[in-house]
Amino acid sequence: MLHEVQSAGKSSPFTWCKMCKRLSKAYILFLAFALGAMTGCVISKWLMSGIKTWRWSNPGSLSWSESPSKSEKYAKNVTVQLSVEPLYSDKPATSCKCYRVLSETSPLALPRMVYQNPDLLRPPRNDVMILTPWLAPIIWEGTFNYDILLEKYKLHNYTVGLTVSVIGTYVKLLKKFLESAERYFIKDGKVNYYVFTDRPDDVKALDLKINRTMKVIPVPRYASWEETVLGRMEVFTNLTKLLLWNKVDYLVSMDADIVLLNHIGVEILGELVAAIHPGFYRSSRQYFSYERRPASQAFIPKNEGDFYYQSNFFVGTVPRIYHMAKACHKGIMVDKANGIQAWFHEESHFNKYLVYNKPTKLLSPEYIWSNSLGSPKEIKIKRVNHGNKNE
Ligand SMILES: CC(=O)N[C@H]1[C@@H](OP(=O)(O)OP(=O)(O)OC[C@H]2O[C@@H](n3ccc(=O)[nH]c3=O)[C@H](O)[C@@H]2O)O[C@H](CO)[C@H](O)[C@@H]1O
Ligand SMILES: [Mn+2]
Repeated sequence: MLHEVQSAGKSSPFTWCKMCKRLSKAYILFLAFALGAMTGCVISKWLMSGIKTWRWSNPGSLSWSESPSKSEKYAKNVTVQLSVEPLYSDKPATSCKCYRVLSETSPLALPRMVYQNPDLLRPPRNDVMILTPWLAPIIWEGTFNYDILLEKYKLHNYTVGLTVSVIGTYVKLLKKFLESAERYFIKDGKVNYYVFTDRPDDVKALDLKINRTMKVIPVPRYASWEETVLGRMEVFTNLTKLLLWNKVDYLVSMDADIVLLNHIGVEILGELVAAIHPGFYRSSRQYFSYERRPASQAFIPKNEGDFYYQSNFFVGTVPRIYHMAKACHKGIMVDKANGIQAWFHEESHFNKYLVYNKPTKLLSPEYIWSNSLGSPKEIKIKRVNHGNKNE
C-alpha cells in the first residue's frame, strides 16, 4: 500500500521502494529493541537517584552516607551510590554484605534491610558446634549478621552495664581495660561502666579519658585473693538488687585483666550468657575442672555437665544475673560454714549453677582468649587477651 502511494508522489519512487525492502522485519525488530533498552537505562538511572542509602561507617555510628539534598539531586540529576561494604568492623565480622535502603519512591518510605538470604543447606561454620542440644546459640565469628542483630536491639533502646572489679592492686589494670572497652565494647549501644573498688581515690587519680558514663561503687576490701574472687558473687547479689535493677537492661561482667582486641557487640546480649573456657573446649566432661568433692555445694558428678565455663566474662538481664549470683553466693556461704572451699572458687559455683540453669546463649572461646594459648584454626578472631596482669 505504502509503495503505491509513494510511487504516485513526486519523489523518486524507485529509491523509496528499495529502502523499504531493506527494512526487513528483522531489522525493524532490532531497532525497536535498541530503543527499548535505551529507554530502560534512562528510567533506571532516574529511579536510582530516588534512593538514599545509609550505613554504619564505623561500628556504632548509624549515619547517613554522603548524599546530596533532595533539591540538589533533582537539579543535578545526581545518582546516589548504594553502599555494599560490610557495615561492621575493621575486619569483616561476618561473611554477609549488608546495607540498608530507604526508598523515596515508596509512599511509606519504610527503611528496608537488604542482604543475602541465608542458605539452609550451607551452615555458616561446619568446623564447630554453633547450637547446643538445648538450642542456645554458640557465638563464633562468621555465624551471625551483625546488622540484623543491631536492628533488633536498637528497637528496644537498651542500656548495658559493663561491670569490673578492681580491688587492691588490680586498680592498676583499670585504665587499659576501659580504654580497650571504649574502643571495642558495644560501640552501637548505650553503655554505663560500673567500677567496683575498695580504692575510689586511686580510680580518680587515674584521670581516665572516657566518653561514657562511669560510676565508681565502693565495695569491701577482702582479706585475700580467694576471698576477693569469691566475694564477687556477694557484690553482684547486693548491687543488682540495690543499684542496678532499673538502671540497665543487660549486665556484663568482665575481669580487670581482660584487654579487648576486637569488636564485642550486641551479639553477646541475652537472658543468661556464659563463655566457654578456652582451656577446656576440646575436653570431654570428665576432664573439666568442676568441683568433684560431694561435700561442696559446687559438686558436679563426672557424668553431668555440658561445657566448662569461665567466670571472667558473663552476661545477662539484671534479674537473671541476680538469681545466678545469689545462688552462687549461697553455695559459697554454705561451703564456708562447712569448712570447704571449691576448687576453682566462684567459678566452680558458677559452673554448678549452669548445669541446672542452662545459659540461653554461649560465647565461644574467642571471647575469652589468651594470647598464651596460640592460634588454633577454629579461633578465627581473638576478641580479647585475658590474663595479662601487667599495666
Ligand atoms: C588460670 C586460673 O587459675 N584461672 C582462674 C583464676 O582466674 P584469674 O587468674 O583470671 O583471676 P584474676 O586474678 O584475674 O581475678 C579475677 C578478677 O577478680 C578481680 N580481682 C581479683 C583479685 C583481687 O585482688 N582484686 C580484684 O579486683 C579482678 O577483676 C580480677 O580480674 O581465678 C578465677 C576466679 O575468678 C577462676 O578460678 C579461673 O579459673
Ligand atoms: Mn582474670
